[in-house]
Amino acid sequence: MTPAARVQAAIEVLDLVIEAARSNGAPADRLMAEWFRARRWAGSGDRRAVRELAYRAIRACGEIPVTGRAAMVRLAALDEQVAALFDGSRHGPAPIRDDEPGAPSGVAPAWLVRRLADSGLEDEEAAALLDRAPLDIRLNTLKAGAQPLPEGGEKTVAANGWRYPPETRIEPSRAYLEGVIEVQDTGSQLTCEVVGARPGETVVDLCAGAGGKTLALAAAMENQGRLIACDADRARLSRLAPRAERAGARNIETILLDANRELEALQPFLGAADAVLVDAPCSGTGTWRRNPEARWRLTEKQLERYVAIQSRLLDVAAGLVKPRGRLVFVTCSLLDAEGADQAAGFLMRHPGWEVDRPGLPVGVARGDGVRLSPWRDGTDGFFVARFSRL
Ligand SMILES: C[S@@+](CC[C@H](N)C(=O)[O-])C[C@H]1O[C@@H](n2cnc3c(N)ncnc32)[C@H](O)[C@@H]1O
Repeated sequence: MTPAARVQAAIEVLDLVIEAARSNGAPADRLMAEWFRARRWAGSGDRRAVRELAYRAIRACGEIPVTGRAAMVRLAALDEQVAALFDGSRHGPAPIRDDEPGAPSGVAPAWLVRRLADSGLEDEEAAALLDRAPLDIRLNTLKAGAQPLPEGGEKTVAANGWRYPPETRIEPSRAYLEGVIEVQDTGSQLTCEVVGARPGETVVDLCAGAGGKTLALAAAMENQGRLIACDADRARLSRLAPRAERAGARNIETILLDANRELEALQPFLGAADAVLVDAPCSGTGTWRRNPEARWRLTEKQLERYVAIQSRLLDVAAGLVKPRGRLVFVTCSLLDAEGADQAAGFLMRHPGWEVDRPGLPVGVARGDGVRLSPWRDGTDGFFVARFSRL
């Protein structure tokens, strides 16, 4: 593909991403993979270049653009080399008209920018939500030593964390294939450390998804004790077993929950858990580095729904913890509504609990918890609070 044809291809991909963002369709990554699957003639250099252009254009537009072309025109206003490729050449985009507007720039849609500012984020901190994320891995201590770590990593502040440049391809390494390492953001690893799971304990991971954090908890428990991984999404939870197998994690039991009736399946664990992790569904404002188009999808209504489900899941979790046990609340969001306010609401509703603020090597105190951010801490954005039952 010529450089101009790559720009035109990125515009077409962006049209799909924009349409999907409007209709709650597939994520950008998947759309791009599908687009290239139908164009096998495109080489790996083309794929990389088109992806890169598309993601740069997504990051450049705060509000959802009208078209892919409007998004690329915005990028062209910031990058002369991209602008020069609007040259009308065969397979390339038509020249930019003098009166042609680019999509609005900015960090996110206006309402979200306001909410971030109200949550205490400075401008640079908000802008850094769109930086490119490095590749972080967690050394799986259940298999440590079985294979050497891929070269080029630097130790992070997480106990078993290593960081690689963003473009590193870790998947073909033997260490990855044999479950010696897991891809996991440093912030995510730290939130697992906050749970303080120990061998022999009973630990519930209430929103386990495909088990990213469950596997870290299993390693901390050295495969001893009971680790109950729950989720209301059958497809996600079903991806946990093969991952656990690869990681050598053998103390995990899975429970599929009925959303809104979670406690029905959790009766045996009422008041029985040493620790419960609530890695709650959230807006994901802390993960825009990986899914920058997610900020075009979020609406105020959806945010309200997340907030409501988070409080409900915290109440469910509280019923599972034994006296002196721990409840850890995590969201990958920097909005107070999904962080400090949620923690404060929990303490109001549950007087028999006290705050046990985690002492982390990074992050800053926010309300009753700790907040991690890409700008300050080089991690995905997270809020984490720990409560202890009296
Ligand atoms: C932030 S994700 C969890 C990510 C996962 N812990 C990890 O580390 O990979 C939130 C999860 O909550 C789940 N969820 C949503 N509603 C739920 C409910 N009512 N009960 C339990 N899980 C729920 C979603 O299916 C999703 O997998």
